Amino acid sequence: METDFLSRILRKKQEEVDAARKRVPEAVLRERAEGRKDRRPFLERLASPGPWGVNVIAEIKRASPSKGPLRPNLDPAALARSYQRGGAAALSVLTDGPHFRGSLDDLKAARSAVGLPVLRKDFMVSTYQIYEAGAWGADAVLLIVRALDDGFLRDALALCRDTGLDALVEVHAEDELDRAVEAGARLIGINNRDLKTFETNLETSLRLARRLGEGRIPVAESGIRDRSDVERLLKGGVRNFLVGETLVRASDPEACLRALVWGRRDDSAPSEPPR
Ligand SMILES: O=P(O)(O)OC[C@@H](O)[C@@H](O)c1c[nH]c2ccccc12
Repeated sequence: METDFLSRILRKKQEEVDAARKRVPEAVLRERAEGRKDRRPFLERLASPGPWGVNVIAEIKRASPSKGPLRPNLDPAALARSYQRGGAAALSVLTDGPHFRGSLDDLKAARSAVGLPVLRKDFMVSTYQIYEAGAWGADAVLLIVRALDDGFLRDALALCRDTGLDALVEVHAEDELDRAVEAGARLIGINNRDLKTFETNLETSLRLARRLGEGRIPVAESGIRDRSDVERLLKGGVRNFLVGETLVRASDPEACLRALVWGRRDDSAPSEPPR
């Protein structure tokens, strides 16, 4: 039972991919993905703590399966600009339609509006989606360990390398973390959300981050509500944070982000630090 929700999504995703293949062949996407010259460094950005010691990957998410719609009339370009002004290190854009009401058009609109690197957040089950991500302008993709077997995880990571995409490899438990590391993942997303109960617990990030070896970069994902959550995770050595709902629901996402990144809402400090 435990992977029920996820396996339902994955089945649907496979159907979606099969249908998409009929419209646009994989070879066309591959050529487009491999021909890109506008890549923005995602992993590299997160590998250094940045000017404030906190990197936030700010997420654009219209709805979630557990909460329903999160922000009426969400405008991905406008929200991306607010995130950039608020000091985001990168963007994450949900492109899953059936459960999150997102699309590749959202990704394209958000990325065109800013200069930040962009993660395609979706349920990747096929090489097709990786080429598709590249073709639509993503700089990185999410790979969920629980959703993939070791063979595909390795293949997907190799394909990302060849295509010039970074990979955020998501785990929720020790065995998944070990599999991610074994497959060669560098950027490890630690999801605080339990997909069985939808509950979040920051302890998951703290616990799994301690297990990471040299050269692996942790990203705490989900359930980060305020600056005190950020500070708690910073004490555990985590400097990268993927934040969705808190920002998407905020009446002023820019100020909300600034408060997460450097503890104050006002803009008396420049949102772009001097370099
Ligand atoms: O909205 P939150 O609790 O800040 O979470 C953001 C992000 O971590 C979450 O959207 C997420 C993490 N892993 C995923 C996999 C698929 C879809 C969504 C997700």
